[in-house]
Amino acid sequence: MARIGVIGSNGRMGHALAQAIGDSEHDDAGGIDKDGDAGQLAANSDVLVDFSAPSAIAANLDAARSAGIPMLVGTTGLGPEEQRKIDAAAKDIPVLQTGNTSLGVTVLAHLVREAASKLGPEWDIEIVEMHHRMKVDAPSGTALLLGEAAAAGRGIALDGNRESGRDGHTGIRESGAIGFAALRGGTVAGDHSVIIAGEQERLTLSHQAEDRMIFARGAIRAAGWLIGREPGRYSMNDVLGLS
Ligand SMILES: NC(=O)C1=CN([C@@H]2O[C@H](COP(=O)(O)OP(=O)(O)OC[C@H]3O[C@@H](n4cnc5c(N)ncnc54)[C@H](OP(=O)(O)O)[C@@H]3O)[C@@H](O)[C@H]2O)C=CC1
Ligand SMILES: O=C(O)C1=N[C@H](C(=O)O)C[C@H](O)C1
Repeated sequence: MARIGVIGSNGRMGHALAQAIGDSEHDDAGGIDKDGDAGQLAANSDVLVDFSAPSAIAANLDAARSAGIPMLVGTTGLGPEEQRKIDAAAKDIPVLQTGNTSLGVTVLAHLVREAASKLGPEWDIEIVEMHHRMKVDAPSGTALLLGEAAAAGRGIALDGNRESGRDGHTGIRESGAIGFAALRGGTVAGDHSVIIAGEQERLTLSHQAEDRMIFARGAIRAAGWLIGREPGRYSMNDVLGLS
């Protein structure tokens, strides 16, 4: 039984997390939003779960570090600076950062990696995602996670092999690129498809989130798992025992 502190507690995910904690063996240590005191929350928690905004990450990691407790970063839209901050914090505390805490997407990423490794670079990989109209970042954290999985399967880095937001006279498709397209509308919790298109055939691997409770349940499971781990950077694969 652990006390779980939530950052971004009044948001869509914050409400789902409160419900998931209530349904779990764990205790709700309370939560904060934009003007909240992360240090105070950390002092009363055994683990922090952050689903807020990229600008909040540095201060929240500092709070977790000072309290000596683990932190799960579910916030997406992170840039290289936030990733460096996570790497630095992970030297002192366990940190799990992921664009998607659901079981289904974690398994999907494995399938994508496997498919990309079996099908050569002459197969074009395109990642299409759709989310609700309130989402502020694109491509989604999940799309990027799936892109990383595809790139790993191909033995290349995603950086430098990524194509997003085509518009106008784009020229032909860059060979070997991994493409991204982001759709926004309505209340869609999160749809992702990875399309691998070859000569006269096409493979599509997809996941549909029917409710954001799937992310909340995965996050609470991962938060409990993080307690007592060695300092380091972890992923949902570690939680689920996938390699
Ligand atoms: N990894 C995963 O599986 C998932 C990740 N996400 C990601 O989680 C994040 C939140 O999503 P969602 O709940 O839909 O967004 P919302 O906009 O509904 O909620 C964000 C919450 O964070 C708060 N917040 C903003 N800035 C700060 C800050 N500096 N410090 C503390 N709290 C802050 C907001 O408070 P205020 O109102 O005061 O601004 C708000 O309550 C997004 O990045 C989203 O992409 C979402 C679903 C699943
Ligand atoms: O903002 C959301 O809602 C979601 N964000 C995550 C992402 O960026 O992939 C996860 C999920 O798809 C919902």
